[in-house]
Amino acid sequence: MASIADYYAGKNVLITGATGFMGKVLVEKLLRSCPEVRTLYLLVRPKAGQSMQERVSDMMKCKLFDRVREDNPDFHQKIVPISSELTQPALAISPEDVERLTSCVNIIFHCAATIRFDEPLKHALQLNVIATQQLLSLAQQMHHLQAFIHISTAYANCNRRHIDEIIYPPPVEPKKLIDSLEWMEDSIVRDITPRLIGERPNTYTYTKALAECVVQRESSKLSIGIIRPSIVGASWQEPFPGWIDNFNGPSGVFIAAGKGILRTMRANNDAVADLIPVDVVINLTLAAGWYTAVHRLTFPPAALVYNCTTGGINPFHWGEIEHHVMSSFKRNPLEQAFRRPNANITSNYLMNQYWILVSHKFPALIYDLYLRLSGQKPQMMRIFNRLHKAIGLLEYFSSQDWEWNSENMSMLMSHLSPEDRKTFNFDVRQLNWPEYIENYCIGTKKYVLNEDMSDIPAARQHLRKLRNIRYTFNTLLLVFIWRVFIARSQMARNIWYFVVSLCFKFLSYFRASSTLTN
Ligand SMILES: CCCCCCCCCCCCCCCCCC(=O)SCCNC(=O)CCNC(=O)[C@H](O)C(C)(C)COP(=O)(O)OP(=O)(O)OC[C@H]1O[C@@H](n2cnc3c(N)ncnc32)[C@H](O)[C@@H]1OP(=O)(O)O
Ligand SMILES: NC(=O)C1=CN([C@@H]2O[C@H](COP(=O)(O)OP(=O)(O)OC[C@H]3O[C@@H](n4cnc5c(N)ncnc54)[C@H](OP(=O)(O)O)[C@@H]3O)[C@@H](O)[C@H]2O)C=CC1
Repeated sequence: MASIADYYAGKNVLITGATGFMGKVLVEKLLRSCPEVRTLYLLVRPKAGQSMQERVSDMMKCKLFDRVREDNPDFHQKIVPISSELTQPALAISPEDVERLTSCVNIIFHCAATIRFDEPLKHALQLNVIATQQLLSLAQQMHHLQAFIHISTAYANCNRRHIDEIIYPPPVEPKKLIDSLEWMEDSIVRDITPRLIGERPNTYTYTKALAECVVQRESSKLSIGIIRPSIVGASWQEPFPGWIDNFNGPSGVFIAAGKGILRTMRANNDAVADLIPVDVVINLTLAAGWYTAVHRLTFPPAALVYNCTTGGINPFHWGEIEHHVMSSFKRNPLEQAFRRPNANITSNYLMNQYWILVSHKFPALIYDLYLRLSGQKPQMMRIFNRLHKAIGLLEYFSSQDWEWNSENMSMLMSHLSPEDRKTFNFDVRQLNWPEYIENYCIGTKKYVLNEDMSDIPAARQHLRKLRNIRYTFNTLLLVFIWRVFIARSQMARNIWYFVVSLCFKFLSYFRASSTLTN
């Protein structure tokens, strides 16, 4: 059997979502580890005043592509952006581009999706389900297509505790839902959304489950692989450790904790934190593309599902994540922290509410008061409100456990040559979590916040200043409370004098014993 790189040699690959977090890593890895790949067609839309061409040029300038640029400065010649808005009929691809794609594409990687947890159902359905359906129709017109790889999520079936590598019956017939939402006003859709999504926490997981069903329906006509990653985090090894470029999932939580803003969050210390590094997901995706294509004639007509998770193989827990994130940010602090990093997770609702009041709202109120008094615009309460909204949406995932069967991941690994196992490594047994989390935190600092590592001494100095402010504040508060208390109660006064005299006795004892030993 050809090696993975040999298989991709001379192939034309179509990628959706290439400008996103995972799409970029996929493009980079294909160019670097499969240098003979012929052309990467990227479906991209113009956005924020930039044409699709400008967006792709910007993307290729990013640091992620440094290694590819070193190996092949002309790598951009292999990239062909195709204008496409996935929410439009026929994906808004021009007839000439359709012609071009149908005549030459060999493999499709479908990464595009809306991953927002608060997306209105109609829009999530449009992008995650209808666009997938349209892409599948396009795929069927392709004369040389060998594999269609769909990126789903391990949480598509999060209403179940144990999740096998199968496609479960959809919560509703996708076509029926599409037809009924078409004529409904947005306000009605908003009202019925909680009833529709049922036990799922958001429209994202719901529409991703529907998308899997839509994909499966085409599996008799196309060779399909479905990748279900869990919580995708920074890169583990490639192209360098710690690559991350967004606030999604745990990254925003880590940053908020590192900045000393987030002090408490609802999460289960003992629940498995099913994080998976982005490079692992991409290596598995490329290997699955190769396997699906090579075995396309021998497969039964069913899509092969790969649960791409770590929990069953190399488990790590939210409590451990908290510990390592905190110690990492103490060693490598973020600039201009609001307070010293000290976040705690708790599964107790009341405890969490108490700490939100004491450690979030109270300091925010004081800081906003200070800003107001100094003639500036108050902002801290607004930041906290946004933070509370974001963590409120994540808590569902950090408060419970799921069990994923990942046999297909092991099966795929067993089919790789020793060389491919190194080049496209997705063996998460080798993952050293403390080291990974350290690099992840440094990655958020360097690549998300664009902070310079040379500023770490100044950031440490800032933390020492914050510590001193806290000590001073606590001491003043203690003295103030005791003074007020002592003035009113004889018993408190007696305790106060007792404690003070005890301290004096200890001091004189230590002074005397140190004089004797000298
Ligand atoms: C010590 C810690 C211990 C930790 C332990 C606990 C950790 C728990 C973590 C659990 C994670 C679970 C994730 C589960 C993932 C499921 C997997 C997937 O399939 S799917 C993948 C997972 N999918 C997701 O994770 C999606 C979740 N995200 C959302 O749904 C939305 O972003 C939102 C509703 C949270 C906020 O909506 P909205 O208010 O409309 O705000 P916008 O979005 O419009 O952003 C506006 C601006 O703010 C920026 N920014 C954003 N967040 C943060 C932040 N935290 N901070 C700072 N900044 C942040 C953002 O960059 C933007 O900047 P700019 O571009 O304007 O310059
Ligand atoms: N990140 C995670 O933790 C996980 C992600 N996944 C899945 O992985 C895939 C990729 O996720 P990720 O990279 O994190 O997501 P991102 O949000 O970073 O990227 C989404 C991509 O989809 C594109 N896209 C969105 N809307 C449209 C549209 N209307 N027309 C054309 N393109 C569009 C975006 O393009 P543009 O730049 O123009 O917005 C972007 O390239 C998704 O399918 C997601 O469900 C699964 C599990 C976990």
